[in-house]
Amino acid sequence: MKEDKQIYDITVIGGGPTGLFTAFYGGMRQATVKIIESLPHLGGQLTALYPEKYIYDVAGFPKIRAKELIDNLTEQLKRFKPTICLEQSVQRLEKQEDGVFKLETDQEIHYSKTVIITAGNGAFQPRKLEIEHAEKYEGKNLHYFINDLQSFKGKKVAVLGGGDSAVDWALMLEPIAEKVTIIHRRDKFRAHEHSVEKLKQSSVEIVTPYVPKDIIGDGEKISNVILKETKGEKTITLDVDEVIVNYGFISSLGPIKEWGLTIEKNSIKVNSKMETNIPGIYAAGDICTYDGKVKLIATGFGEGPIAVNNAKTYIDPKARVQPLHSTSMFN
Ligand SMILES: Cc1cc2nc3c(=O)[nH]c(=O)nc-3n(C[C@H](O)[C@H](O)[C@H](O)COP(=O)(O)OP(=O)(O)OC[C@H]3O[C@@H](n4cnc5c(N)ncnc54)[C@H](O)[C@@H]3O)c2cc1C
Repeated sequence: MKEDKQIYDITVIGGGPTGLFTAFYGGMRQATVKIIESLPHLGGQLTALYPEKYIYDVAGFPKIRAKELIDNLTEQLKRFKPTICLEQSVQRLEKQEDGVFKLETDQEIHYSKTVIITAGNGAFQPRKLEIEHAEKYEGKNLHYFINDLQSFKGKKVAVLGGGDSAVDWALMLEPIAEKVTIIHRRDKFRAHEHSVEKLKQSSVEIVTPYVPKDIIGDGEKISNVILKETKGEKTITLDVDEVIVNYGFISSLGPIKEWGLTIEKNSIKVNSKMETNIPGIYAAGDICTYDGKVKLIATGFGEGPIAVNNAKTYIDPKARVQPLHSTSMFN
């Protein structure tokens, strides 16, 4: 297993809005910061579940699209260049005898003086295609994420799903792929009206209401997807080069429950300093609970700095909890 021997001041588990602002704030307090996120992209619920929706209750923004808020937080974060580890889910967290925390993900070991957990509802994972043997095509021609649109050039692509991201991917691939087919179990798509309208005007083949029933392949590559009418018996055999599944995401606290933290109502209990029951581990955002807690982006943005300022005094008891104002830090 890979190991990053550098001991960071603060490791933030979860790259949602709270994690991003917490990491930025760690930079403000001159801490070395690392973010570990299980998805291949930052943004938490905002990018995974509602990137196109407008948010109306973030201070200073009368109205902002979820994905733009994440773009802004990422831009703000760049000032301090924290280490960002994507596609790694923290499985184990333990305090070593020397007081340093050891974090083990599915791929790498990390070390940190303090940890701030901003894990929302737990690690996001894509909802998988429930067809026998499908998993052996993952990383081959069955995709749950798209990193490089050009790799679909001239290919026959099947997109499974009926939400915003399925429709968006189908539209983005249309000018690149040889042919795009979108398959949804209902006649009505759950995507933005204007995107659905664009889809209907495009050359994308729409197959509804159908569900994938089986896949045919040689173990290396899926060559056909067998589609079945959702409520009927008709079947279609689709020739494919690539299959993209967009069934949304599921999240679960999973391993977090095993880290010795006090869990209440599926959340981590913290005090007014965002301290958990384990000294040196803090929690902020949707994952934490205390008397009067409300789960909003706005509250996470307040809790992150509280956690950071207290983590700073945990590392160095002479450090002030009350920070300098940002207005007096930069020109
Ligand atoms: C449809 C919808 C609309 C919403 N609208 C609003 C709104 O208008 N206003 C508002 O204030 N709030 C809204 N919310 C709630 C808001 O999205 C959440 O309060 C916010 O996302 C919480 O941010 P967070 O960073 O704490 O957690 P999240 O956004 O959940 O991010 C947590 C991240 O941590 C990662 N993670 C978890 N465990 C691990 C692990 N072990 N290892 C690595 N990574 C891990 C996850 O993959 C995830 O990316 C809405 C929510 C939904 C679903």
